[in-house]
Amino acid sequence: MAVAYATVSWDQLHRDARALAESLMARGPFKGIVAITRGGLIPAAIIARELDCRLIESVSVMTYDEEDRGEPTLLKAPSAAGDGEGFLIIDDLVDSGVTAKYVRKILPKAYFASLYAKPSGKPFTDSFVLEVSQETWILFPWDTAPLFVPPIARKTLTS
Ligand SMILES: O=P(O)(O)OC[C@H]1O[C@H](OP(=O)(O)OP(=O)(O)O)[C@H](O)[C@@H]1O
Ligand SMILES: Nc1nc2[nH]cnc2c(=O)[nH]1
Ligand SMILES: [Mg+2]
Repeated sequence: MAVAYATVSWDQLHRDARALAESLMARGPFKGIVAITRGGLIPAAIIARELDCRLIESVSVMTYDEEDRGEPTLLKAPSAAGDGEGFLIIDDLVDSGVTAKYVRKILPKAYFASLYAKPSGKPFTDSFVLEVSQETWILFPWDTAPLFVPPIARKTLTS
């Protein structure tokens, strides 16, 4: 159960994706990138730009329903990536590692990288930029919006 939130801004996400791309230079060149939808799409676009990679495939796996985790379901296979040889898989984060483990089975020869990793998911990613605790829920920029916050003085008067 998540007990803290870590908010990631667009700027931070862009910086982290660039840092990941930088570290991946030594692992390439890659034939193509497989983005794990949906969270991996924007990181994959940034990394593809940095690595000058134009072949982008996607894989869609559903592991969460409304509240609970179900069995992973493959909604779209990454057909263009074969067994993954020469390909880079990108996701925004590995949490329990269920998604990464499932995708790695489909693309056993690919290199897996994520922006963020929680301890349980760490063994399933080859590279990541930042580790956060298992109890932290990451709020990505596409999940959030700027919100009006009342001045402290006004809050104190009315509460
Ligand atoms: O390591 P895990 O416990 O599997 O969690 C990590 C996955 O969960 C999130 O995706 P989600 O399934 O919520 O779908 P989304 O990318 O479409 O938002 C995230 O984008 C990762 O893909
Ligand atoms: N946005 C978001 N989605 C997740 N899916 C699994 N873990 C997380 C998380 O920490 N943040
Ligand atoms: Mg995802």
